[in-house]
Amino acid sequence: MNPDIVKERQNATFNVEKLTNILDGSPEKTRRRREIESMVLNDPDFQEQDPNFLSRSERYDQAVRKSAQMILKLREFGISDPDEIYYYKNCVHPDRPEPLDLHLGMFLPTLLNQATPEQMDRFFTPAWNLQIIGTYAQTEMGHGWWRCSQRASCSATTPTVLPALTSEDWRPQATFDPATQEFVLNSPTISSIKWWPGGLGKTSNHAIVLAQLHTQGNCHGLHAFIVPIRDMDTHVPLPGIVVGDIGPKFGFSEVDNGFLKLENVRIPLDNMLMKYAKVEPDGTYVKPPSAKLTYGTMVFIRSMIVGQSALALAKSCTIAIRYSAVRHQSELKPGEPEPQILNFQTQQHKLFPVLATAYAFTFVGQYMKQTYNRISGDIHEGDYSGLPELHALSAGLKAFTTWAANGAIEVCRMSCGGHGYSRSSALPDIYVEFTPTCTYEGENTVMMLQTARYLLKSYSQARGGQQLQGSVSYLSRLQPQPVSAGVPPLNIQDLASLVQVYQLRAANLVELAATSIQQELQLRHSQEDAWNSSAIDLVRASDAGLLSVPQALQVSAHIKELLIQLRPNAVALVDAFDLNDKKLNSVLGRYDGNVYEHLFEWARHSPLNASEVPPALTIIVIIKHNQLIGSFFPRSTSLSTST
Ligand SMILES: CCCCCCCCCC/C=C\CCCCCCC/C=C/C(=O)SCCNC(=O)CCNC(=O)[C@H](O)C(C)(C)COP(=O)(O)OP(=O)(O)OC[C@H]1O[C@@H](n2cnc3c(N)ncnc32)[C@H](O)[C@@H]1OP(=O)(O)O
Ligand SMILES: Cc1cc2nc3c(=O)[nH]c(=O)nc-3n(C[C@H](O)[C@H](O)[C@H](O)COP(=O)(O)OP(=O)(O)OC[C@H]3O[C@@H](n4cnc5c(N)ncnc54)[C@H](O)[C@@H]3O)c2cc1C
Repeated sequence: MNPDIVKERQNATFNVEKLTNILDGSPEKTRRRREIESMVLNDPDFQEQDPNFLSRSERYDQAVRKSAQMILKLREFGISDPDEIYYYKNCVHPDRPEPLDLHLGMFLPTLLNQATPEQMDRFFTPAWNLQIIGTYAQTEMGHGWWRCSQRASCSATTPTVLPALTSEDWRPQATFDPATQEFVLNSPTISSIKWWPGGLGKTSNHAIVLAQLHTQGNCHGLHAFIVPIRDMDTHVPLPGIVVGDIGPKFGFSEVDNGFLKLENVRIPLDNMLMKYAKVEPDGTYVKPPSAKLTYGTMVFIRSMIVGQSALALAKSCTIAIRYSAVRHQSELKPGEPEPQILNFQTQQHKLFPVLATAYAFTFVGQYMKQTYNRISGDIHEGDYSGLPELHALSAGLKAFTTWAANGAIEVCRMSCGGHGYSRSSALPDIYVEFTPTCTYEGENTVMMLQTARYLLKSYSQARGGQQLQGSVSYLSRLQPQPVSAGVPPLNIQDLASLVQVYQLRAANLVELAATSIQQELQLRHSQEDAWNSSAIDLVRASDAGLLSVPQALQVSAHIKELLIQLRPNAVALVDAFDLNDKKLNSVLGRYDGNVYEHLFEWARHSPLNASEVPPALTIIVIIKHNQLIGSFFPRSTSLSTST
């Protein structure tokens, strides 16, 4: 054990195990989490080659092998609780998305939320047993999201055939054919090819495809269909299915994100997910109780992503803070030993806010999950009243936490200097695997605008005298203040006072956005143009701080004081996240702090070190010996060598 890190732990002023229990929810939950962890980390079937030294195809193959083992073991150990599955999976594939993510995270939950009992028997049971492997295909090459109601090509009441449509307006279509009791699915244009779904490229044999439903000559907007894409025995693509991998990406190397072109693919009537919307055998369309229920799986994953932001931050600051405790640089005072870099105020100022955010997001993630479970329980009982708030909260928190975490991971990486740039630190991988959360499940700006839409509606209800409940109740309580009213009083030591200032700022920003829309409406006369011209204010309204210059200076001084108070407990606070070394997989973030010897050891495994003279270098050796010069270069430009 590195002596610096030993001293850090001796200096801590609280019981780390108790804090771990609080983060987990209870001592029993900590015990069970560790039990699952050791099932995976001590299981030889999950041993792997360091993916840093593998090609993409090798990484995919290794991940598929581990995922298959994972499903067998989950069955063997009878693990079926979604939280436990999620935890087990995260130990099997630490930090890395894998080919079955979409199957577990979106295909199964969409069936649970939108399938009829008959469809549950036909699809969910085989999918649970991994006979059916599914993905969720919404995004297309030309469109990540749809606004059906505003497009001439699709509206619940619009006839299918419309004049003045360009081919680019067309999206994947599912047209009901009553003669055969089938839907005919087509991707009419290049831009309508499904693009991005995880596990689609090679792994899945089924996809939930989001397509426009056409029946009896009318288009009814986006609906979900279960489409078999590969033969269940041979895994070969079925007729009419053009499917494959979209190629290498920034990260996600283990995942076969794919494309899917549908060419007159026929599926039975009862392959449309019909828990809510229905098509009768004669083609009659039965509306769902709420059209928004189609988007339910996205709300589930967005809620989950809030917790993933916390985990990515916990990992990043564990690595950076432990490393900063063992790394020494630059004499502070001449003649004295070099200090731990964690003693530099600037280093603390980089890392301690990340640490605080990791804690805050952990609790926000738990709150989001509880809210999701509560409201989705109501929805299952037929009460849809909480859906707008759940959508606004999950979309806004997904965007806010992923943006914040994305920036903070990079702060942690840079705070480790050069070694942070090495893949041995794990920080580059954490970044590339985390950063697409800002884009997928709804691009963050689009998500902030969804939240702003809810805030503005709530604002106008509050101004109309309604007493609002839940997360927007502050809009009823607080009267937005004009700038001339000055800044509110603030006690920066008092949490309640800080919350009140945040709420006031939020209320002011919502009012600012509403005023902007009103002004723009007078200028532009169209609600949509006014909305777009106020979009910057709207996004700000979803991301609410209202301080005077002296108050800001007071906050700054207080932060410096807090850095000093936090310093003795920094290592203990990251230890409390209880991230096992094998899961963390970072040379810099090792629990024992023995960084340098393991860094050297890790580098020696680089494939470039497999031979002292890599084969490609023989050409240089030959050139050096002047044997090729005559044939490679004209005499006049021949190299001068000393040999
Ligand atoms: C037993 C089961 C076992 C389970 C085991 C669990 C184990 C877990 C393992 C987990 C494993 C892995 C983790 C998962 C990893 C996931 C990887 C994710 C990969 C990525 C996938 C994707 O990206 S999928 C594609 C996602 N795409 C999007 O998100 C598109 C974003 N666009 C939108 O959301 C658009 O807004 C939308 C298309 C929804 C609507 O646009 P539009 O038609 O323009 O609508 P608006 O006019 O703006 O709004 C209309 C009204 O609808 C309301 N609304 C919009 N969205 C929603 C919603 N989601 N919910 C509720 N309401 C919504 C909106 O507010 C408007 O309402 P109003 O009243 O009219 O104001
Ligand atoms: C790693 C990864 C995995 C994915 N997995 C899946 C999957 O499994 N299944 C699936 O269906 N999809 C998947 N996706 C696709 C993902 O859901 C989309 O990329 C995402 O929804 C964003 O859509 P887009 O790419 O069309 O971006 P665009 O919507 O084209 O966004 C581009 C820019 O335009 C801006 N913009 C767009 N609309 C508006 C607006 N109304 N107002 C203001 N600004 C706007 C955005 O803010 C952004 O800056 C995945 C993507 C990635 C990167």
